[in-house]
Amino acid sequence: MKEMIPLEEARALVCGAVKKLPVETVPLLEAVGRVVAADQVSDIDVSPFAHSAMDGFALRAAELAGATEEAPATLRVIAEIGAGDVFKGVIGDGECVRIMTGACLPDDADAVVKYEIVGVVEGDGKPGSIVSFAAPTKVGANVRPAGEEARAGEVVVEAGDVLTAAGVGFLAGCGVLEVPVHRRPRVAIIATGSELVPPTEVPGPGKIRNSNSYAMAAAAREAGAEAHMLPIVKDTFEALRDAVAEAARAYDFVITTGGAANGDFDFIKPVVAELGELMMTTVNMRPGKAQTFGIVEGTPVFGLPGNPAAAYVGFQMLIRPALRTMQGYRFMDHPVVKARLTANEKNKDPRRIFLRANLTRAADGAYEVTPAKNQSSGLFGPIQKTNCMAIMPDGTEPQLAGSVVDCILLDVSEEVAL
Ligand SMILES: Nc1nc2c(c(=O)[nH]1)N[C@H]1C(S)=C(S)[C@@H](COP(=O)(O)OP(=O)(O)OC[C@H]3O[C@@H](n4cnc5c(N)ncnc54)[C@H](O)[C@@H]3O)O[C@H]1N2
Ligand code: MOO
Repeated sequence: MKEMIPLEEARALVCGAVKKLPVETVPLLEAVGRVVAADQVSDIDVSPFAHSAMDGFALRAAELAGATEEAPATLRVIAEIGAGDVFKGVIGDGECVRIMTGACLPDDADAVVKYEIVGVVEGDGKPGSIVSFAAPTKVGANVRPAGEEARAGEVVVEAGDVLTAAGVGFLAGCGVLEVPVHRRPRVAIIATGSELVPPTEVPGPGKIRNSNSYAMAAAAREAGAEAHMLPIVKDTFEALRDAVAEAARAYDFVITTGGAANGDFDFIKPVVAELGELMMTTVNMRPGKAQTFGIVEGTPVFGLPGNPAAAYVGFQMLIRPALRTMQGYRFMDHPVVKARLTANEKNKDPRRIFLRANLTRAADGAYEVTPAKNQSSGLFGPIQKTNCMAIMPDGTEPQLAGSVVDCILLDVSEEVAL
């Protein structure tokens, strides 16, 4: 196993070690945001019948041929139909039907003229009235044809598509009320560290609150997974070994935080090596060099570093793509935009540096990016207060103000191309 590997290699290794999870069928609403696992077919034509797109008058367009302001065409209103009604009569020569938006177009009509441009010659525009039209109309005007959106038996959502809220509505109209999707990964989150107390407690001397478990559980949820925060594990080899072994048996993916470096109480690497196959220990990125990955009894185990920002960046760059792979998503990369740096940045470290930063629009319309003042890998706060990660290229060349760098938009879905 190589010591420090490039980020791309690490991503390929982790994503290559996981598989798409089996398919489960869920109620339509539960499928929003998830990957549809099989083609979905409409049971009916959508819309099932031709209908009016306007409140107005249904008629034959030929009746209005040659109509002008000076010599308008006049028609007798013989009936009124609202949405949900079906007109069963016949529209004879010189006749029309008052129709509401959504109402089924009468068989004899081929166009609808909206109220606003129709004159009332006699009566109130309701059945029995005479109405006038000062211009011709076209066949099909203001008519939504049957099957405009889908035909019965047609594939309406394809396997591999991510179901949006609009897609949920579309499928509801097509009679699809249950959807096959890849199961959400069940992710175990284990914080290691003898200094940790649950956030419900006020920490005593030398102790801190376990914030990583919460952040990783939230990030796992955002990635579509089902997150389970397991109890904090003390810094002993045996305690971590037993916790990881148990979690690997019960979950689809195990995440630990802390104990990933080479300190006297850092045990995730030897634990994974003893229980299974250790495949990775360090990645060429900052924050987050110490990234452990391996397989224990067929389950991927990822040991994130303890420093909060290092754990967060490791999760976003390496674990999130793996959790998405397990759910069948096609796109794995958050959108990246180019932006001008507003300040000089020294690259003191040859690793690829991810700066917590704020992306804004400059007066000239281009993006500008301003790194947060505090880039400590021990903090969550600057991530909460920023909206992107500005990527300083590998190497120690300083990046001067005005130079253009890539910015990764972690809060924008991988499905969006910018
Ligand atoms: N001699 C060296 N020491 C360290 C190096 C190095 O290269 N040489 N790298 C540093 C960097 S960078 C990182 S990142 C950490 C990674 O080490 P660990 O994964 O073993 O991290 P820990 O020592 O367990 O913890 C680091 C830091 O984070 C706090 N922490 C841990 N768990 C949590 C949690 N659940 N919630 C909130 N905060 C947590 C912990 O108290 C420490 O302050 O190693 C450096 N050392
Ligand atoms: O590996 Mo550390 O992340 O640079 O904080």
